[in-house]
Amino acid sequence: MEPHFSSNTLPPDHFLSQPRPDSTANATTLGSVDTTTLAAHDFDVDNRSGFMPPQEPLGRLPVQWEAWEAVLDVAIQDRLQLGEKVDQSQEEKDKSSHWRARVRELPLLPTTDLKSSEIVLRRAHIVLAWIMHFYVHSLPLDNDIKIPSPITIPLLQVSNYLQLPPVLTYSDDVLYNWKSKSNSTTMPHLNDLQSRTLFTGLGDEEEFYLTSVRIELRGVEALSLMRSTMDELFVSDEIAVKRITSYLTRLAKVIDELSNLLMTVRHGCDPDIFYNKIRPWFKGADSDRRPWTFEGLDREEAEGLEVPTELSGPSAGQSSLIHAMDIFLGVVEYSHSEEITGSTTPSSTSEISHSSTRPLSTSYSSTTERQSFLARMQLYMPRHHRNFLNHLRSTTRPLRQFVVNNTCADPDDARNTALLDAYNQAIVALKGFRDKHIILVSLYIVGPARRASIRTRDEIGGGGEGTGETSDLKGTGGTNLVKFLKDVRDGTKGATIRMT
Ligand code: HEM
Repeated sequence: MEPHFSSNTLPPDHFLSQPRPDSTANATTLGSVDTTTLAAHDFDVDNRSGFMPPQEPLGRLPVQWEAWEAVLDVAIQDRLQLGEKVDQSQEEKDKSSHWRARVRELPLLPTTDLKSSEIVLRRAHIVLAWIMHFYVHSLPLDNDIKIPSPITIPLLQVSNYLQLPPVLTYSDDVLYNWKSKSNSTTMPHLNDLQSRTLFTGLGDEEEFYLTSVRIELRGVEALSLMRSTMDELFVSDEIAVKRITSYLTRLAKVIDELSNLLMTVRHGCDPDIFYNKIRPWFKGADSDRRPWTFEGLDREEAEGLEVPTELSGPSAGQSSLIHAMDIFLGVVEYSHSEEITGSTTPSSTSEISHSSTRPLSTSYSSTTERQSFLARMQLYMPRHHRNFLNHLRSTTRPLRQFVVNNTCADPDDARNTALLDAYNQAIVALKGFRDKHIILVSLYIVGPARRASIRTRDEIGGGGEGTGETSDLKGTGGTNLVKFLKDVRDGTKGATIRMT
């Protein structure tokens, strides 16, 4: 989808005009030093592809790290099954346990050379995090979860370099997990995209990721409108009022289109397949009943490395696009206020244990109980995108204040009324996105969970656990999801401005 505003109107020092890190690198150019990540305005947001990279993400690590790629290939080719699958054949069980033995026997590969390239580091995070999720979730249910040191140590090192948590994130399964079907070298058309790595090999899983990809790409126009609005806010004259009104009217339409795109997931992703076969692979430590133990933390190579005390699985709640709109519209204080944490656990530290005696890190979650969902999810976003959100948040000319000031200054002026209407329309559109999102969550999680619970009740002969009750369902981000999503939706609605 083409953005509405041409990049050649941007000043050269504008953050969207900055070169992307490592844009010319490929697997063989590991020696190139990625200096752009040091640039103050580099938010890794592209004016053609937004939070997605405009070139196909690196598909394979350089040969030094081939052992990781090879082990991931085998997991995919062997179609490893979930450990919780009850009707696994002996052959499936054997394949799974041989694969895990192979992971345990991997050499401990050094990671220092990965640091010379951002895109190689990204690929390393993807490969190691996918291996870890295959490993953890293919384990039989009566096994303890112990992540072997050849995965623990490099994953922690790479995560440390990237300032990401050592777990699969939205960037690993959506933003950097695509390739062109036609081998196009430029940003491919929407219909030319496919996902690179899947847990199940099912089209349903691919459709789930590609729905987010489509939203990210359609969202490029929203980013352009936000940028143009912010430029006008600096001018703040009468023409600016008219232009901002027009941008906000268009933004509301783009958000409506994002809502429609959201619903297209139903065309290729079956809810029961999603719930029973795909979603369990995403689970992070904070929604797993068994604690995750990271082995090897007492080794010399692990010196200085820490495991965060909270590890959530990947969630589109980590999409910077949606939260950028919240922040830009000044809705975030309502939709993601500190009271709306989504947190269900009194202490997430009980979820992860360690084989060394080193104390737990406090860097990620000593304060997570009090943090909003957005603040927690930001830790799972690529660091440049996190900085982009901070940049939006720190603007000295917030849009909402501008709308309020103008309306209060002269409420009878038709231009100000139009501005207020356009602003409210954009918020109503965002609330509409969340309405549709709640419909999907009912369809893809609440419904299948209820059916699974009723099946359990029937199997155990009435009463007991399977009551069909779903009020305590958790999201992959560890949230008490139904209440949380409704709170966020109602908070969004509450941000509309009414003049009395
Ligand atoms: C079948 C499709 C989807 C399902 C089942 C689903 C499920 C969920 C769940 C359970 C949460 C609660 C937070 C958590 O614990 O993870 C959540 C949050 C969220 N999801 Fe989705 N999601 C879907 C698709 C999407 C897509 C395509 C997007 C946009 C790219 C999206 C954006 C969000 C956002 C922004 C949140 C944070 C809450 C908010 O700000 O409204 N979701 N999702």
